[in-house]
Amino acid sequence: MMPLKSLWIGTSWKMNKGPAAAREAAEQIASIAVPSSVTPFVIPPFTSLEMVASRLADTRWSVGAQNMHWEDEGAWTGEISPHMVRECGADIVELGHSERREHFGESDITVNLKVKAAIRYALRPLICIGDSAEEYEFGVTHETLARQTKMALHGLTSDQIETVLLAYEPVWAIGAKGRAAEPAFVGTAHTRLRHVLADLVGETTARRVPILYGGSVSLENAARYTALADVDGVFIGRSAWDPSGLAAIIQSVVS
Ligand SMILES: O=C(CO)[C@H](O)COP(=O)(O)O
Repeated sequence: MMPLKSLWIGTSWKMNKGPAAAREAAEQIASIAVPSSVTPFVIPPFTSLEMVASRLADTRWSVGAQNMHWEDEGAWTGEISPHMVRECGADIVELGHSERREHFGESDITVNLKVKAAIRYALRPLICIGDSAEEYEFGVTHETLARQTKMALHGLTSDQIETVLLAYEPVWAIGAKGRAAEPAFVGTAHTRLRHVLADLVGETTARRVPILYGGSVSLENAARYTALADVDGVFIGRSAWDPSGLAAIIQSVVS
């Protein structure tokens, strides 16, 4: 029998689940039976990060922060440093989500600064990239994804790039008003992204960088994405906020 493909499966709770709800969810997550081919992760909001990381510390779950600043410390009111993220027990940091790019001025340049800071602190950057509805309509999805990827990884060595997770999340596919992307379209986008990575670090290293898909992933469509050659996992929002939904999606992609 062919070994099962290795997959990263995880969710960001976005601005949901304060400490009480997060404690309950972390308990449920700890009891999910995760197949060995799956690397699971959860990304709570900051106020629940330390508690969730501590509850899941002796499990196979990775825990991430949804953002951070690139400086080590200083006069940056309202910001969270890489050291603080690390101190809370996180091992992943999500960077460049389209909601942060759209509403909070995140740019390709600040994403690059944050990726470098994450690597300094041995945090695994989960770099979100995605085309807007206009870019999709005008047929420049690939150009956008290539630019965002190259700028996020600018100045990094091959060894550093190997530690990164990339997530392709079309902006037009995200959230309640989003429409899930066609698997064939996602497959092409991921293969082209793999070529972008190969141009930067060569084919062997490019193969080692997991490229996840996100945007209206659900129990109905998750396995259609993970079956694609260059899709190494899914990054889920709404359908996985309830841990039972997350557990069901994990089972659906391995059965
Ligand atoms: O970041 C996402 C996954 O956590 C993404 O924005 C997708 O959200 P969804 O459309 O609610 O799955």
